[in-house]
Amino acid sequence: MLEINVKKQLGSLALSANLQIPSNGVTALFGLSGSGKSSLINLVSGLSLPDQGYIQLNNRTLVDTVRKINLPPEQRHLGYVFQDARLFPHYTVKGNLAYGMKKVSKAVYQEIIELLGIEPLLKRYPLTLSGGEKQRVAIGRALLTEPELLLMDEPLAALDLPRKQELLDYLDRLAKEINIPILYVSHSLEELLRLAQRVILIQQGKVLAFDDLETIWQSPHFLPWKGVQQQSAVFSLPIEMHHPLYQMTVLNFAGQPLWIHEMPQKNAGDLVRICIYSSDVSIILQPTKGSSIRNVLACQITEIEIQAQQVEVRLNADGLQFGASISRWALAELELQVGMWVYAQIKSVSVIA
Ligand SMILES: Nc1ncnc2c1ncn2[C@@H]1O[C@H](COP(=O)(O)OP(=O)(O)OP(=O)(O)O)[C@@H](O)[C@H]1O
Repeated sequence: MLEINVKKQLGSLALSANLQIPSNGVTALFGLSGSGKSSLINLVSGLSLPDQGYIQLNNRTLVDTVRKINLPPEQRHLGYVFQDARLFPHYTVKGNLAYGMKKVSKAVYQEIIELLGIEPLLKRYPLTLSGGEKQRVAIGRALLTEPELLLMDEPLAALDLPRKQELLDYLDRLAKEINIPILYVSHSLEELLRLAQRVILIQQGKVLAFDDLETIWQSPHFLPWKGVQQQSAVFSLPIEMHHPLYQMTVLNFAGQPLWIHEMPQKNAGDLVRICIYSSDVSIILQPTKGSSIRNVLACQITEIEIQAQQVEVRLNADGLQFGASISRWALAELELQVGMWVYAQIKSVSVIA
């Protein structure tokens, strides 16, 4: 558990946070530029000192202004990956990895090298590496210090789009396979969706919300980030089974089947994160025969919001909430009302990971 209870004045920005973050998975610090994300992470790393408060990692005090404790960064057992890789130019990749490395077993070393795909780079110097390769080395170096927590401050921000995608794949694998919690600063929705289990939404130095990504995604605080035309719901759903003939996989959507393209690399019970856009959902009163749409879910209308261009209908299928964007004409013709049971036809499901 990472416990943060701090206050710090930064120019005109009053930063304050009171958070208990579980010691597993990826927790994203998300917010607009200048909202205080890096400043908060710098308090955790020890690069700056709170005016007031304390930070504890797994019951170890990193800083406490009352008890006058302030561990220097190197004693905090943290790995830090910045936007730029900050490798030593005069050391090879192997030399860079060795810097600050704990006596990790050969097996752990090999696992990290393989996970990040840096074996072929070991003899090269940073100058000869691409931005994405440098970042992979920087992440490897941080992991080899055997940190209790990995801090990543927009590790993809300095990369071009293809490199970003490439590194995102590595980070995704890393987040699933290593057992080190990650505090990840970002303002990219894509990175959030791919990597984060939970999100700290920060605005003007204050924590606006902190919850699972799926919950934050649905919260009103998050609406501005998604845009009116892009309303969507995110779910992590368990795999029920693969359909061998049609190369489809069925997920358990609160007891109802939800079909996606086949994910043979995953097993029954594994979670798959998906996104359903309201614009891909239509409403029918009875399940129809003779439709090519496979995903038809029974659900109840919980809210009808008439917007300028469309009507957003909120639906609930045994606790799982999502939306359908329909026209005013359809609303009138189907005589939809809050509380009615209907069927949601889902034209397409975006599979994230
Ligand atoms: N030492 C400082 N003195 C005065 N103001 C500071 C100091 N450090 C940060 N700030 C200000 O605090 C605000 C938050 O900065 P911070 O870098 O934490 O934001 P951020 O959310 O990480 O932004 P970005 O996404 O652009 O990196 C900014 O307005 C910044 O100028």
